[in-house]
Amino acid sequence: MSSAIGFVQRVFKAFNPPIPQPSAETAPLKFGILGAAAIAPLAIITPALNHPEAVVYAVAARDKAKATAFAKNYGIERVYSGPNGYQELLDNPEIDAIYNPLPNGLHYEWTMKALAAGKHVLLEKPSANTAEETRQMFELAEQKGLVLLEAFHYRFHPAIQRVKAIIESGELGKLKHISATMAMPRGFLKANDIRFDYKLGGGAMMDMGCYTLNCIRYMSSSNPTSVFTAEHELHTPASAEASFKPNVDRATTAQLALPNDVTATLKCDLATPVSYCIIPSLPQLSATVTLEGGVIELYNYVLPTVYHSIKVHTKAGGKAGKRRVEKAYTFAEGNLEGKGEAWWTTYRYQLEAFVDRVKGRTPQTWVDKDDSIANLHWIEQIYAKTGLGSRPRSEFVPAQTEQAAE
Ligand SMILES: NC(=O)C1=CN([C@@H]2O[C@H](COP(=O)(O)OP(=O)(O)OC[C@H]3O[C@@H](n4cnc5c(N)ncnc54)[C@H](OP(=O)(O)O)[C@@H]3O)[C@@H](O)[C@H]2O)C=CC1
Ligand SMILES: O=C1OC[C@@H](O)[C@H](O)[C@H]1O
Repeated sequence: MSSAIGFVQRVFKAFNPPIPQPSAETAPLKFGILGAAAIAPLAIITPALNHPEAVVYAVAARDKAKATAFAKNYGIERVYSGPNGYQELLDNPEIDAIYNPLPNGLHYEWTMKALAAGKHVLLEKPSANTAEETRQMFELAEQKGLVLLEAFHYRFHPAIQRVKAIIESGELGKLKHISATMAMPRGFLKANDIRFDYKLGGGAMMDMGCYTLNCIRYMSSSNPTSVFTAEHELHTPASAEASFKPNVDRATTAQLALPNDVTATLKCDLATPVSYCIIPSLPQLSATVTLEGGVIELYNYVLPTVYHSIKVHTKAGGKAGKRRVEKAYTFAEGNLEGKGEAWWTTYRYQLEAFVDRVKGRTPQTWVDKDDSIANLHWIEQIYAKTGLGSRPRSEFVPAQTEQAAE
C-alpha cells in the first residue's frame, strides 16, 4: 500500500513540481528550445520550473501558430517562427543555453550553429547520425569553452548508478553478461513519426537502441570490442512511396563482445507486433546483469521515477541463494552521494548536472565527449553488421571557426 501511495506522490510531484524562488546568488540560465517537440515539456520545461537557476525563456517552431500555441501553453516569454526562426532564436544574446530536440538527422547542423552562436547545448540522444559529426560538435564546444551534453537522462538517476555500484562493489564477483532491452508495442508511434524516416536519422537502433548500448557500456565501464551478430527487422510502411528506401530498422538485436570475456545482448523495437494475432506486447525497459556470483535485474532503467525495481539474486556454492529487492529513488536510498528528491525525474536530475556544469560547479555525474562519440561509433558498427549502414551524414557544412581559419 505504501508503495502505491509513493507512486502517486512521485508521479504527481514530477509533473506538478514545487516552484522555488529564483536563486538570489546567480542569474538563471536562460534556455531556448529549437522546435516545439513532443519531448520538450517532459525533458526541459517541467524540470526547469523546479530549478532555481533555470528558466525556459524562448521557443522556435517552423509554424507560427504552433510556436505561439506552444509558448502560450507553457508560459514561454519569447517566440520565434518561420524559416529563420531557429537561427533568430540562436541570435538572441539573452539566451545562454539551447535544448536541441530536433530529429536526429538535424542534431549536428543545429548544435554546430548553436555552439557557433556561443550557446551551451543540451542535445537530445542520439547525438547525431554519425560518430564523426559527434566528434566535431564536441571539438567545437571545447574550442569555444561551452558545455555540450548528450541527454542520456537515465544516467543521472540514482537507480542506474546503484546497479553500477553493486557491480563494482565486487559483491557478486566477476561480470559475465549484460542484456538490455527497450521496446514499445505497435501503435506507440504514428506511421509518420520522425523515427521511421531514414534521412532524419530514423531506426530502432538510433532511437531506442542507443539507450540499450549506452546502458551496456555504462554498466560494464567499457566499450565493445566487436559486434558478433546483429539482425534487424525492417520497417515496412503500409503504403510505401516509390522513393521509399528500406534502410530503417523497426527492430534490431545484437550480440556484442566486451573486454575480459564479457558479452552483451541488446534488443530494441519501435513497434513490437502483437502475439497470436491479438495480444499486444508490453513496453520492455529492462536490463539484466549476470555475474559469477549472482544476477541483478533492473526493471525500468529509462523512466525509473515512475517505478523501478533492482532485484539482486545471489548464488551460494553454485545454487540459487538469497534474493533482495532494492529501490533507489534518491541517492541516499541507493547509498550514493548526491542531491535530489524521490519525485525528481531523470530529466530533473540531468538538468541539475547541466546547470552545475555551466555554473562551474562539479556535477554529480556526467556523460562526456568520449562517451558520446563511442556510443555513436558502436551504433554505426551495429548498423554495418546488419547491412543497413549508417544513417546519412548531414549536408550542413559549418563555417570555418576562427581558430581553424587562422
Ligand atoms: N530524452 C528522451 O527521453 C527522449 C528523447 N527524444 C529525442 O528527442 C528528439 C525529438 O523527438 P520527439 O520530441 O519525439 O519528436 P517530435 O517530432 O515531436 O519533435 C521534433 C521537432 O523537430 C522539428 N523539426 C524540424 N525539422 C523537422 C523535419 N524536417 N521533420 C520533422 N520535424 C522537424 C519539429 O519542430 P517544429 O516545431 O519547428 O515543427 C518538431 O517539433 C529526437 O532526437 C528523439 O530521439 C524523444 C523522446 C524522448
Ligand atoms: O525515452 C524514450 O522513449 C521513447 C522513444 O521513442 C524515445 O525516443 C526515447 O528517448
